[in-house]
Amino acid sequence: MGEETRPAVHSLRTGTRTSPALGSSLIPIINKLHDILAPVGGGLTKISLPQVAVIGSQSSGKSSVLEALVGRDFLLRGCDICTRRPLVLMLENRPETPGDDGKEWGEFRHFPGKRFYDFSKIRREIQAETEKEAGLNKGVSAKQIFLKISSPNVLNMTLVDLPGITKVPVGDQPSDIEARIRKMIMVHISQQNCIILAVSPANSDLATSDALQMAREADPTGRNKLHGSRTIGVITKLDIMDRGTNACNFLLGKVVPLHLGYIGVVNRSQEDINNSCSISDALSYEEKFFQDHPVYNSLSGCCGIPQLGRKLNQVGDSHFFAHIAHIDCLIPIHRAPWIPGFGVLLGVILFLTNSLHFNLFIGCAMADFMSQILEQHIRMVLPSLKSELNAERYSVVKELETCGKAVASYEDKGSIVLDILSKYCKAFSAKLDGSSPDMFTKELSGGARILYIFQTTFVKSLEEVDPCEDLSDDEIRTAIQNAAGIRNCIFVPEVPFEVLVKKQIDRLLEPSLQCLQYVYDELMKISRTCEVAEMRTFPVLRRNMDDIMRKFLRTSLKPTESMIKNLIDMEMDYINSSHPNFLGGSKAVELAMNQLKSQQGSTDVEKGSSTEKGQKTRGSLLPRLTLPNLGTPSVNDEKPASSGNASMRTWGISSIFGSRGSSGERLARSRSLGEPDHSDQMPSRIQLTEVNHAKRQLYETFIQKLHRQDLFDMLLEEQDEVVLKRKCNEELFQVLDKAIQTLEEVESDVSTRSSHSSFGNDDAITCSPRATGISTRQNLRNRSEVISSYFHILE
Ligand SMILES: Nc1nc2c(ncn2[C@@H]2O[C@H](COP(=O)(O)OP(=O)(O)OP(=O)(O)O)[C@@H](O)[C@H]2O)c(=O)[nH]1
Repeated sequence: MGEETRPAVHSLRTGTRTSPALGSSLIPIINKLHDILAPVGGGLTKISLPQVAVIGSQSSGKSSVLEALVGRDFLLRGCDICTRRPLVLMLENRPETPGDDGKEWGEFRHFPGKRFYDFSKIRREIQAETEKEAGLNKGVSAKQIFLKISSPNVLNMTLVDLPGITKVPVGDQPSDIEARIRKMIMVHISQQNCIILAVSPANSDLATSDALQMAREADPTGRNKLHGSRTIGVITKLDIMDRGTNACNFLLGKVVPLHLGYIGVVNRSQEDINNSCSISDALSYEEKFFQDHPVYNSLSGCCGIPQLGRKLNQVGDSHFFAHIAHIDCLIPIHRAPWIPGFGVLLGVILFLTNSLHFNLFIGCAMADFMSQILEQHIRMVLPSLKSELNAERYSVVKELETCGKAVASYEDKGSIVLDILSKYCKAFSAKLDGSSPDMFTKELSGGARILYIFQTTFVKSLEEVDPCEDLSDDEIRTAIQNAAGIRNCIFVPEVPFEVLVKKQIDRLLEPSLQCLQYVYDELMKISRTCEVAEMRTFPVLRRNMDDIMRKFLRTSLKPTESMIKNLIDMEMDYINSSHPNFLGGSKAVELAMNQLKSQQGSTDVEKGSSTEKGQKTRGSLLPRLTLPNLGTPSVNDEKPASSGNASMRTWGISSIFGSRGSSGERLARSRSLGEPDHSDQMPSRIQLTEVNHAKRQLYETFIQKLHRQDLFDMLLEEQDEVVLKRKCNEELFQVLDKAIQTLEEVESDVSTRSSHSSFGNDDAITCSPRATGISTRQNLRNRSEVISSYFHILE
């Protein structure tokens, strides 16, 4: 087979005998979109980009079919070499320009900018890339290899070569290899925009073909009892069938009927490959084979690689036409006011374009029409795609913000440290003052929580202090007797009172220190919520700040503690018995006597029972006193005779200070101790020495400890993951940015085209021809031509 026998046309290669490239003018836009979207990842694949996937069992001839379609030797095929990673092959038609000698080249996505003019090097690169990912020993990987072939001689199309379905694991293949490969294949062919080339070798049982079975799974819908709406059956190895048998019934769809039908092909055999038979020679051989074959020569419509290429072009476009345009564009076009009945005609065309026979006849006019429909679809999906890309870019920007900026110079580092420290301190103050923008709404936090500690927790803990606890009547009696010395005691003396009171004031220390501890804990908690975003990228700085903060708060804890102790000591040292609320012994007795008189009758029983309670209780020594003008009596006051501590608290020494109960009473009682309200004083001291001190001194402390040039490098050391994350996000940002720019170009391309097209523009559809002037009249003329050519075809 010599070069002179080379046929004029190669299936997907352009030439005089190829069928019109339906919609091919649009495919560069789609390929451009594909290019945009591929690096961005799987998430943004809402736009249906057309592709043709070749599936079948191992060694069924998939790569051979693809190579024949492309017209170049570059794929992994043969006895011992097989496809082990999906190969996405983007054929790009490059218009020939002056000076362009029509060279063809390949470019891998993983080698951007590097053109491979030698196709055998492309094959070697595919093999190397396969081995890199899937190892040397038959392993497979789902990671795609992207290869763009640029040529003035190919039609725009995306083809995907997939690993063959295999049943028995060999080499490094895992035991579930079949399931894995099937899954990998399904990912591609289940996409609605994917045309499936289901390859089955004629020398095996076609009825049990893996390819057809999988295609049916992914593309089950059909019409007129035929299967699949986007599956083309390809039968290879027709040349090596058993003598006396043929695949005629299959090719005619009598065994497994397919809506889009079958094409039978003859590729190069292994021997042909070994003998370096070229593809063109093989195509010539194939052509001759079918011509000379007694059965296949009458089935020329479904035999041969050129026929497959033609069908692919037609089906490819009509598939998109039917699948996309039918859904998205029929309704507006149907409304077209200027051509009565046009929508009905279009419906008929849509129906017919899904028929294999009609596909074989549609011509240039249909191609134009489909282009416009496809354009309209692209125009419709572009805005949502763009907003998706914008949203993605926004989230990348947010991610980048969490990575912080990469820093180099000392000045930069210094200002970054300063900025972080100042932001942190501002956030801390804001949390205390309640001016933080990110405050909680579900629970108290920050300064409000400290106030709660002061006003509620601390007050409650003071209330729980029983001033008479552990103070028995015997102790009081003994103290009074000791104070009288050798004399008899007639009046209640002051000295034993002071001795006893001091002991009890000491009991206020514990709740006060507890209050301080709560405030400290709260400040620590606040400090943890003040983390500024930039801190996250500098773990060393963050650790140091935490450390300093803890020490700083702890340092101020000590003086506050001793201040609290001093305050308690002061209260003990001087009992202010001239305070108006102070009830001295004589006043207490006087009040008691008055009360006794007024209650004489009614309290007989009570008194009796109290007396019965025992001579040892404090009630036996001192009358029960209340301060009726200081608020509602407590529950305890209402049950003086009940047993236990509660009843005892209303008697004895506590009665002299005023009864327990409402806070008004409590204040009166604490004041009577000579203390100008412990529950007010203590918080203000803690506020001063702990809280305000932290607000005022924190920034200065940070600056002193951390804003030092010799520390900058260490403090701003970044984690490797952060550096990597920043790098990835920066790259992704660039890609997305470029993608958005390209998309805008595509948008303007499409809108320019649609403003010139007949059906692509919604305005044109709804405007009256008279109103839209010459261009619309021109459009109408074009449309009339298109429609009359349809009628011609239909006839
Ligand atoms: N005689 C003959 N041999 C063919 C035909 N098609 C393919 N072969 C041979 O079958 C073998 C396998 O072909 P490939 O194209 O590598 O098959 P494949 O399906 O891509 O194989 P995997 O990638 O391993 O799944 C090769 O030796 C081809 O030369 C054909 O139509 N006739």
